[in-house]
Amino acid sequence: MSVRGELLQRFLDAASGGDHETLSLMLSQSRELLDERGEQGWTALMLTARNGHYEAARVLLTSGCDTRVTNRSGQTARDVAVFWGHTHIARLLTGTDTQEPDIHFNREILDRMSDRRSDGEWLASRRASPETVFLLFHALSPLVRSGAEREEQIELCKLRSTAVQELLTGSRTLEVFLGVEKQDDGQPAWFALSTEDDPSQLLQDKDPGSFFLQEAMPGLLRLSDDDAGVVAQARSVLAWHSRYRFCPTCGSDTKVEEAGYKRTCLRAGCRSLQGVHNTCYPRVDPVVIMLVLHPDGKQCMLGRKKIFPPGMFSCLAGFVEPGETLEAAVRREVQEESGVQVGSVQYLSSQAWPMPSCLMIGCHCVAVTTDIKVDQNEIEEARWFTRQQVMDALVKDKQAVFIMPPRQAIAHYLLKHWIGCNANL
Ligand SMILES: NC(=O)C1=CN([C@@H]2O[C@H](COP(=O)(O)OP(=O)(O)OC[C@H]3O[C@@H](n4cnc5c(N)ncnc54)[C@H](O)[C@@H]3O)[C@@H](O)[C@H]2O)C=CC1
Ligand SMILES: [Mg+2]
Ligand SMILES: [Mg+2]
Ligand SMILES: [Mg+2]
Ligand SMILES: [Zn+2]
Repeated sequence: MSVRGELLQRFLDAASGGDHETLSLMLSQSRELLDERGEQGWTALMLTARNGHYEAARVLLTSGCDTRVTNRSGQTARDVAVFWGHTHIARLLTGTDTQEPDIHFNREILDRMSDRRSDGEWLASRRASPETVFLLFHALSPLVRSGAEREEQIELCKLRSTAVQELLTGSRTLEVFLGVEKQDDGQPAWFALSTEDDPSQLLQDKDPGSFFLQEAMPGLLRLSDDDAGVVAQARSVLAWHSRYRFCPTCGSDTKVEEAGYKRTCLRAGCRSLQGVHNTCYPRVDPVVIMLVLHPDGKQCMLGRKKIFPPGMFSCLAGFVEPGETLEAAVRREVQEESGVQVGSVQYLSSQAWPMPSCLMIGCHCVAVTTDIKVDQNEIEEARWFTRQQVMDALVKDKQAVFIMPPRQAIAHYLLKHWIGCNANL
């Protein structure tokens, strides 16, 4: 074995054994060991996660190791920690105290403070504060600029009150209070402003280099996880305003209340003014999205819509209908789209999907029949894929027979979770 190979082996052994002092010492001399894989394709972090060595994992993390690296089975160190039941390490690797996966659009950096929505005085003081952040939207698209860190990334333009003065007083602006920052002691408030005015005029001096994002998909997938979470909230509420301008009960004009979270009918005597009416509040459409597992436990079914990029297969999905449980919606949609009958259904995790305002409810379910007959109106093709084929797609192997949905979609997480559950460790 080369000297370098031996050094790496000593480093990986220290990780396996939880020897955090040796890890620290070795890193101070050769930092490049940090994310290196051994012969089995595992990094030091994965080994600490496998064996539940908290302190050793912390040393690697504080040294800046990359938590996104995957082994040959497409698992990150966090997946390994979850599989072996080391939840304290899984939590450390997620960087949060919650156990939910950190999926795109789901991160909440703001405390929504719904109790302040009807406090006009407090809102006015926040609006005037120099710390306050304003996000600009036009036709549901946020004002963004190219990201500082990576070229493909974009970031939201966070404007200050001086930059949006004329918009704040203009009658063609809609304002939504989003919340206050959780992490910052000063708790700066954030507002979304939607303007109907021509963006080219507005952009001239606001923020050089900024532009309104052209297409929500895939544009919004290029935001950082922090920005995406804020956009999920802002865009869904603004989309509701743009579609529910008039009272859904009687068609009269409405006025905006509760800092953008309510629209109240202006016609005295309208039925929507009595009791609680859900038409007055922002709407959310529940959608079930499911990975259908073969009765043999070794394959899963994925489908293709015509609009997907060539080669991409993803989980089946469909809107929950009125008067239906999630389990019934999963069984019905799978049956409609693929002809396959489903038995047990297990809920895993959800994702906000602001196009315009869906809540994706992610499930695994087990098929009791296997013959596929697709609904050609919705699905072009559906197939059973083996675990190896999913792993190849996950690590973008040359032999991969299909392309995974993007990592920002909950479909990606549902597939990854299945691989994690069946780890060949
Ligand atoms: N984040 C993710 O990984 C994914 C997100 N999605 C989202 O889930 C949504 C639903 O999935 P689909 O397979 O299209 O649903 P689907 O299988 O129920 O079929 C869509 C059709 O259902 C009808 N429909 C019933 N209720 C509706 C409602 N409340 N709003 C709009 N149309 C309704 C319409 O005719 C529509 O064309 C998609 O529009 C997409 O935005 C879909 C797949 C992956
Ligand atoms: Mg569908
Ligand atoms: Mg359907
Ligand atoms: Mg449907
Ligand atoms: Zn009305």
